[in-house]
Amino acid sequence: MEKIIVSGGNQLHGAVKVEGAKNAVLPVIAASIMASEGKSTLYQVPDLADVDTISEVLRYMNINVLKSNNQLMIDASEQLKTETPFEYVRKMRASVLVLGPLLARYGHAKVAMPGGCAIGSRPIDQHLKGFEAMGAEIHVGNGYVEAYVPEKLVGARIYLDVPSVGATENLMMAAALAKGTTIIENCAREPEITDLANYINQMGGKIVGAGTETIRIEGVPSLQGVEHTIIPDRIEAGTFMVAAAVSGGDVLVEGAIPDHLSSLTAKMREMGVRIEEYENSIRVVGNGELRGVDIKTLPYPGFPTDLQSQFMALTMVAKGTSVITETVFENRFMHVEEFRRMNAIAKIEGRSAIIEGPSSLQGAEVAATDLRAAAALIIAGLVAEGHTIVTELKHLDRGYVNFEEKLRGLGAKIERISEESDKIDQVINDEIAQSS
Ligand SMILES: CC(=O)N[C@H]1[C@@H](OP(=O)(O)OP(=O)(O)OC[C@H]2O[C@@H](n3ccc(=O)[nH]c3=O)[C@H](O)[C@@H]2O)O[C@H](CO)[C@@H](O)[C@@H]1O
Ligand SMILES: C=C(OP(=O)(O)O)C(=O)O
Repeated sequence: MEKIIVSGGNQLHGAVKVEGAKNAVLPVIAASIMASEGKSTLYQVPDLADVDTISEVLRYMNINVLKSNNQLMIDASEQLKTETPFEYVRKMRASVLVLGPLLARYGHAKVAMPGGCAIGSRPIDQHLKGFEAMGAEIHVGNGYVEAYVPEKLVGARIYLDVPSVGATENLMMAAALAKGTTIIENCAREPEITDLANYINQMGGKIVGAGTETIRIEGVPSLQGVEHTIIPDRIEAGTFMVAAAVSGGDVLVEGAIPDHLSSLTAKMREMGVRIEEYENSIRVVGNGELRGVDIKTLPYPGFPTDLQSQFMALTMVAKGTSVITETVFENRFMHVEEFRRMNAIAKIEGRSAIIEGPSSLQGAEVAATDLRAAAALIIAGLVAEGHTIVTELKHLDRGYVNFEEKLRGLGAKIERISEESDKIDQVINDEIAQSS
């Protein structure tokens, strides 16, 4: 089992480059299923386990997917299978995003039902409600959801009860090839939705309003493969911004779009962090004493739930009380117990975590409970006294490319090891020898 060992005490300095966004590339790959003619070529594709998983899903369906460096070539012009087995959905919930494209192109899709996960129950009722409104019959049973429409999906007016990112994407894709006009109201406004709409429009689709609360889609008869560059990963960028501030360092996060991170930037400035925004980069200078703040996670443009645990690490080094309220997922506080193992003063009250800072963090062996918690624990390890050992790295590898290499490039003392404790001892002893 692999582990990461972080030795606390080094400030981060230098520049780090962000990858293409995981949460943009996954729906874009799913949308490529709809290209019945031509090949799609995607650029700035992050080399992540989740990209490999969704590529496998497409290959299972008889789609040719070729990966080379940061490019993905997708050819979906053959006759496709319209089913996805459980093993793929279990690894990655975003596999449900193939439902909309398959239903739109073939009038049939069968996908394993995603279960709950470490951050909440994550139902897909809003996706299914929308497909039904477009004329699909839905059957849920034996762990699968099957959607069927005798002829073509028909455009409809759909109001989402929650502005779900996945439901907005799935329904936008289904509507792209439906007959007539679909209007999705109370939809999600995340930048990844806009990236997906731009991609579908390049393919020949007709979508307006992406990035607002109402999206209007005129269905077209077919879509073609095109070239598309994935937007930068705002969550990866935000993770490095927080890491820089926690360590008290000075880091230029290159390739980030400042507008996509305005809620994080505002909160970090409120804490006393110096942030300079440029056209395609953000400089973070963690100078002096930081003040505790309150945040509430919300759909975009509110504070992202995917930065909540990393931000919690920052509040642990700030002076005073911080209240972090999670409103997007009902159970995204599993990392609080792990932070407490590192000597953080933190408790959960209902949907809020209350952090008393500054904590004198201590290294400990901690388990990553989800993808962002993995990054958050590593960030806390940057300032903890001694060595922090982070396990369950499968979560980290779903969403971060070369995380420890990038941190090491900024001056962190961090190693990934694949063996058990003797190697850990060796890493620790080497460091002691170097520092004495
Ligand atoms: C691959 C991807 O892009 N993942 C992101 C996406 O996940 P995902 O698309 O799964 O998240 P949603 O926006 O759908 O979920 C938001 C909330 O809506 C609820 N809900 C959702 C759908 C539904 O049919 N019914 C329902 O009740 C969920 O349980 C959750 O409480 O957006 C989340 C919220 O920003 C991010 O944390 C994830 O990183
Ligand atoms: C929760 C996340 O992703 P997913 O929806 O793929 O689980 C995330 O990126 O933090």
